[in-house]
Amino acid sequence: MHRAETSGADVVIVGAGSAGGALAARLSQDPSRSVLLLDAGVDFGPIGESQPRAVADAFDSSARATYGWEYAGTATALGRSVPVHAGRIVGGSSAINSVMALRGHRAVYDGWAAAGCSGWSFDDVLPAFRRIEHDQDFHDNSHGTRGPVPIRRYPELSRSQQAFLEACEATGHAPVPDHNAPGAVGAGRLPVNELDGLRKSTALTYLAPARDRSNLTIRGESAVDRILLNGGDATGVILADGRQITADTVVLAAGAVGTPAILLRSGIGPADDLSALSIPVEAHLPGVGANLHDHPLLRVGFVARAQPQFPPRQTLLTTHTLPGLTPPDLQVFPSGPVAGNGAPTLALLIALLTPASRGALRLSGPTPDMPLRIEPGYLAHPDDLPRLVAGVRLARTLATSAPLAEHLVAEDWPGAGVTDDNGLGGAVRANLVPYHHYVGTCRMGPAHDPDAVVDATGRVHSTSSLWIVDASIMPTIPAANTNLATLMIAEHLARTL
Ligand SMILES: Cc1cc2nc3c(=O)[nH]c(=O)nc-3n(C[C@H](O)[C@H](O)[C@H](O)COP(=O)(O)OP(=O)(O)OC[C@H]3O[C@@H](n4cnc5c(N)ncnc54)[C@H](O)[C@@H]3O)c2cc1C
Repeated sequence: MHRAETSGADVVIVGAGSAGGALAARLSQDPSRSVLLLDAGVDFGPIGESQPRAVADAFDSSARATYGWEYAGTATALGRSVPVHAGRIVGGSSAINSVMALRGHRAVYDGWAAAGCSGWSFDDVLPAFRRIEHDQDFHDNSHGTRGPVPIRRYPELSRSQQAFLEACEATGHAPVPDHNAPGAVGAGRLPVNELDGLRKSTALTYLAPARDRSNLTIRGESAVDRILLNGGDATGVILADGRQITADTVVLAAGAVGTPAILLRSGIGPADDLSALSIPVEAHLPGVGANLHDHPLLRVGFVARAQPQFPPRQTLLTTHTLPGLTPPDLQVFPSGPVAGNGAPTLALLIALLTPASRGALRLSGPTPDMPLRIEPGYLAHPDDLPRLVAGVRLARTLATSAPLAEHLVAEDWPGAGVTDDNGLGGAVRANLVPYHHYVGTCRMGPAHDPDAVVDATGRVHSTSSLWIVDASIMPTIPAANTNLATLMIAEHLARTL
């Protein structure tokens, strides 16, 4: 039996990823407040040189295996298992991700507010988006210039990326000077949080300058099993090795997979599921683990005339499968060169930005060593497949339009012979992959909403002293990659916590 360690911290934050790292840095700006930041993964310190090469290098994707959680999911509608990547390292998924830095369309956040999350409309959260960034290209009222995360667009595009933008324009898509301008839809340069080849994770941006503060302690290799609860009051956490750490306030920032798993092991979740695993029920919250979603991703591959030039991702198109839809529901971007592939290849990647499908996360047993049951839900809803098929057709239209067509020799996937809805649908099912933008498993909403897990301040319903600040609280997925939206959540809630 382990004795309780009194942390002396006012706040213990579980998870030093995108949200947890940003939140710890913001809360510890107040010298009267002490913060303990725990993470299951390794802490490689504050500077790029101290990180392993795969983590520091913004274009190396191997860190997702080396410094990841190695979860697997079962995508029932696809009839197969899929990898579920998430960072297990101080910096979290921001330390292994692909540095695409997009806010998403304003309609998503306005939708959150309309669904009862008061204070989360786009105009409400714009100041939090601005506090994140040091935008190197735009210095107007909708951008930040003093935040910790550098954001830029490549000034010089490679020939095939430039040709992609011109093909978009030639086929009627509006040019977009800035994808992070409120309401932007169309084709333009991709904003990235990469500088000098470094992946600008929260470890290198938010946490690096905060580490010397005497009121902030960062502890890696400290996996949390569950929350210490006294009635509905959170009084600390219990680590996987049995140690107990007490604190006045507990904030879960373990991500859309880690956070619901901790809640469920703590007895907070759907009562029937918990009882079936002999976990005593502390609070019946059916929404814990439900509403899991991600953007499904597809790669339409082309043999190119010449090897595309580095960096691999430079431009982006957002668009609608039906006129007038807001937010946009498709993202298309060229990507290449592809590592390890000898032949010149350019892929057009397609993501469905507003999936209707939902999955769920459940425990297989009460302890942290037991695997999670993750069903990401891809194509569970009938609306999603036809929109991805439309995405493949759009990629073909772009690839056969001048001047992009001059850079490509032939389509190598799914192959120009596959043209009807059935053939394309089958190809999509067989080749769809996760984008790893998991959200929604502890979704925000008012107390009268039976599936809401936290209120608009991030407080877990039916509890006190327990908060969630990470991608799990998003009610719906932003129509964009999710790192900036997750940082926004941390910036927004840091003001009220
Ligand atoms: C491979 C990959 C590529 C991506 N590419 C992009 C991109 O290009 N652009 C973009 O915008 N988004 C991208 N994303 C998504 C984005 O990075 C995430 O949405 C975002 O980082 C989520 O932040 P978070 O704070 O919710 O969780 P995370 O950043 O994952 O942080 C959770 C932290 O909690 C820790 N943790 C979990 N469980 C426990 C536990 N029991 N005890 C202690 N610690 C625990 C983890 O180790 C981790 O450090 C990508 C994600 C992945 C995985």
